[in-house]
Amino acid sequence: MRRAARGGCAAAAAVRRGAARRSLCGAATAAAGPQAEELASVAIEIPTERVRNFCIISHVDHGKSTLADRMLEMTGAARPGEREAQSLDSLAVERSRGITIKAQTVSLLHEDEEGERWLLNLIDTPGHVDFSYEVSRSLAACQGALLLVDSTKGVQAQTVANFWLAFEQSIEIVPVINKVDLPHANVEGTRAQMRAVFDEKDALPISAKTGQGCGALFPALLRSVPPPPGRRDAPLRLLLFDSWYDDYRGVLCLVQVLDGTLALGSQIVSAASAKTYAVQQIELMRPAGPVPLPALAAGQVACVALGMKHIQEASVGDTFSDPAAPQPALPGFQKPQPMVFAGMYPLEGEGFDALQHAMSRFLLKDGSVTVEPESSPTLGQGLRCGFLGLLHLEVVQQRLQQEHDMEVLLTSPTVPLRATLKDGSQLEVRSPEALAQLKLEDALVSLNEPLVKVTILSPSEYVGGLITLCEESGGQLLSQSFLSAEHAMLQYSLPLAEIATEFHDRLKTLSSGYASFDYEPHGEQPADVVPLGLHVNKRPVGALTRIVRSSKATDFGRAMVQTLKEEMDRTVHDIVIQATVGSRVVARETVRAVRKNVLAKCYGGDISRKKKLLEKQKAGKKRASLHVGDVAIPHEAFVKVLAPSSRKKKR
Ligand SMILES: Nc1nc2c(ncn2[C@@H]2O[C@H](COP(=O)(O)OP(=O)(O)OP(=O)(O)O)[C@@H](O)[C@H]2O)c(=O)[nH]1
Repeated sequence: MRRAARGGCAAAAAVRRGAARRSLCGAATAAAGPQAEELASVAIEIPTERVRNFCIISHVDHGKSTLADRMLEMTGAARPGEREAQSLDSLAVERSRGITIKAQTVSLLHEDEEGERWLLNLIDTPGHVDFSYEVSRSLAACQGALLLVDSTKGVQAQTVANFWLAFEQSIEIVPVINKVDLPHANVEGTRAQMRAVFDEKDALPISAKTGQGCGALFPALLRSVPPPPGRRDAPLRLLLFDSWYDDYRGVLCLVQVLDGTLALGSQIVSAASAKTYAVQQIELMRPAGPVPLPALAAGQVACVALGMKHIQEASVGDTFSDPAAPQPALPGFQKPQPMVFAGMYPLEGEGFDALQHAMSRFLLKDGSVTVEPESSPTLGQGLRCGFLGLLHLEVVQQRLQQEHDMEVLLTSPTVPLRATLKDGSQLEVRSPEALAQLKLEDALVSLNEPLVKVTILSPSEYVGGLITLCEESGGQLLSQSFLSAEHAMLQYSLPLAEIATEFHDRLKTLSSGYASFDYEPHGEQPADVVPLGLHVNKRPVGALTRIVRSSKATDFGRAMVQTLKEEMDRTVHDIVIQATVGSRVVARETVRAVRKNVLAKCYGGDISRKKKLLEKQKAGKKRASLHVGDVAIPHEAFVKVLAPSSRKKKR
């Protein structure tokens, strides 16, 4: 199964939060923007045959959110000119980074040329591989997908990955070529690639930005995508496909009625927990605010409030039904598994309690982060957190800062290793310190690391360099093919740990930014890795230990001691920095002692001026730092040593 198809986590979306807040303030339908009252009155009357549930899938940055906004505007859900910030990208971090993380849903009322009204539920999906579980979950509630390809970039790795996700779920695909307004658009080349890879022939050329060609989208959508299969006269069945915690209203659930009709005030029972809930609110999602409904019919999608106290009660993939006619559970979604782990510690001034508090609030919104306590002699008490990937890790760090005012230090990311011990037991090794301890105790029989199947799409001219990169990263070639004379596809089996460091940056550099990649789990292999430790004046700095391939330990060690040397303040004594594997020193640097004579300029005998200068020098040394014995390591030094190059840029 693809990694993306695992699904399942708590969600937070500011469109929905904003909407919730507005409804709390009593503004309800009137404030829910243009068309809201009309939508509220006609939604239940629209027959299932005139409901369409669809999403937009594409590679990152190919224009999903821009197209979603264009469709909102075309159906009157948003007014023209309200599009400076994309309506569906609503987390602060999404806006600041220009990426979509949480899938969003919006209900649109569309009138066709014959004056027939249609209810369209549009689900905007993220493009980045770390968040592809959101894509698969969105697909579960859809019968159709607009497959969007940027005509200046052509088919990319996540176009292929998302196509297969949709194809495997029997979703009807409507192929669309975007950005045709750009002078370097290659519409025919892109069309040829889509034909070669997906056998999709009639892609619609559009510009989501200017609106060119977009008029053809709705007719194509209504024609190609089937209505949802549910029956209104069948016993009630609901699929919960997303949930999130609203600061003001508690847990909210995004549901699709599979069969029957859901009425406000009725009772429903969860197949997962057998708990019964009263339906307190049913709302259609709109960018300007929610539209309250008295009932929701088969095929329709809406947000419901069930009075749940904890996000854990809203188990994504759960089936709800009428307690008088309980229905069996549908196959649910599996929980997304963390792909990388890192230690999280409070920065200067912030205590562990503040970190714990911020994290517990954050977890209400993003249940895909796993958390367990850990402590480090240098950094004190902290948390070991599991993330879906490196971008997810960065996003969590950024959201903690933006939404909870919490600055954190993250230690080197580590992939989970499966250890078999001499006592016959097995355990998952999630930190360099844990591996170092097992090695020290000589407790290991074997150690396995996760592999991924990487799909790379690239202009043919860069293929040679990319093959070298994959081979240097310990990859095994699985397949190589050409989508056209200029466009190649490579598939490699690679250790996940390679992806978690600098693979992405090197891939982008080697291909001048043109290659793209996607990955999915691909079994495991014996791991030839070691914990690379760092010592300052012979004292271990546990927080800087990282797990590296044995063959790369010396190179990594040299880079680490060099970086630390450059970042350390010089003191009156020499500081010896060593990188070690077990008891073997693989790299060493010395920060030479210096005594800066701040009094040199103080000729004359002004003793108070001398004192002032000495105090100033002392204060300067007190910049935020961590202490190893009597040596202070500045925070910036920690951050630089820990950050792999891949964590500095947007992927
Ligand atoms: N010229 C032009 N630019 C476009 C068009 N569609 C989108 N863009 C631009 O392409 C960039 C990416 O667009 P988004 O809509 O954010 O792409 P996305 O696919 O939602 O991105 P992710 O959510 O990160 O996957 C933005 O700068 C858009 O303004 C188009 O039709 N023409």
